[in-house]
Amino acid sequence: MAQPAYLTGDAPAINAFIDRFDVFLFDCDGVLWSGDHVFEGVVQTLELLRSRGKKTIFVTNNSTKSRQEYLKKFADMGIPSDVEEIFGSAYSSAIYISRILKLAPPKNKVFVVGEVGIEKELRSEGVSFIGGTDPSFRREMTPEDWKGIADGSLLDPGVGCVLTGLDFHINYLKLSHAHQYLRRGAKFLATNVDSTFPMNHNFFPGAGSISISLTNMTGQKPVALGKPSQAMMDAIEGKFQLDRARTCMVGDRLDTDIQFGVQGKLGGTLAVLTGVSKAADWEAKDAAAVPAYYVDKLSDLLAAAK
Ligand SMILES: O=C(O)[C@H](O)[C@H](O)COP(=O)(O)O
Ligand SMILES: [Mg+2]
Repeated sequence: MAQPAYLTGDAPAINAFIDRFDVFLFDCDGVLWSGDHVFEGVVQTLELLRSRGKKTIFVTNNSTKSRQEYLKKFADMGIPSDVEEIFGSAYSSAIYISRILKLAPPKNKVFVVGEVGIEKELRSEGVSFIGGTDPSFRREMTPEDWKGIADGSLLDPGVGCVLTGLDFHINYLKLSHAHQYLRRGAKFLATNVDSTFPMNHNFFPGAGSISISLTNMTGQKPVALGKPSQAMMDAIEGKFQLDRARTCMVGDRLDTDIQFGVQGKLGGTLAVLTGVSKAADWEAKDAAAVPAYYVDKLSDLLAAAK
């Protein structure tokens, strides 16, 4: 496969790159920031693109925060934004469940293995759920749990779907409940299946390393609703009436961000080396996707302003 064009330090090429697109879809973790550390020059780069009339849309697989919570994070990071420009995998999943899956009583509840971001987006879509950040799940198994999970007396008969995401409070009790719901026929959905979570300039267990345990137990793979799922791309295209040829996806991960843009037949994809993927990853024969362009860091685009 053709190798990407390296733009860092090449101002004319960067200007031509920017002029090719009207809309930039930005991944967040590993592109804009690492945890709460916003990368140097990111704010200025977004300002430069916006000053040239470019639309910026933020598309994150991180389901620990709702769009409103991301709006606050953007503000705290000095990045002015609008909640309508933020597409998180929790939001994408809530829309899918409420408007496409349309769970019907008596099995219209979701068992959540994840954080408050999922809960808030499900709530805003009027989807009933249990689990998630419920403190009653943050404890050791008791003899009553072993018995009640096994015979079903502790399970909620209204659960028709298990939705997993990045869960910082994962434990044996939650996995035992989720496992039983799947054994009883609940649909298996995931906000995303990223294997690792880039944080503090290192890597931690990702959402996919939570859902993989249930896959190992059941043999079932979840329907993943974040990147690279094209359900998310279709939702974004519909909302913003995108011209895909004039849209570029910017990301740090080949098997989510870049694959999302390539499969979505966008006009281009830009990889940055401040997150998960490195050049060797797209040079490998089994690369998940190959970006059209790459830079060392997002702020390298500031060379265009000179
Ligand atoms: O494990 C995860 O959920 C992901 O690593 C993480 O949240 C990715 O977020 P993104 O890079 O899509 O902003
Ligand atoms: Mg990322």
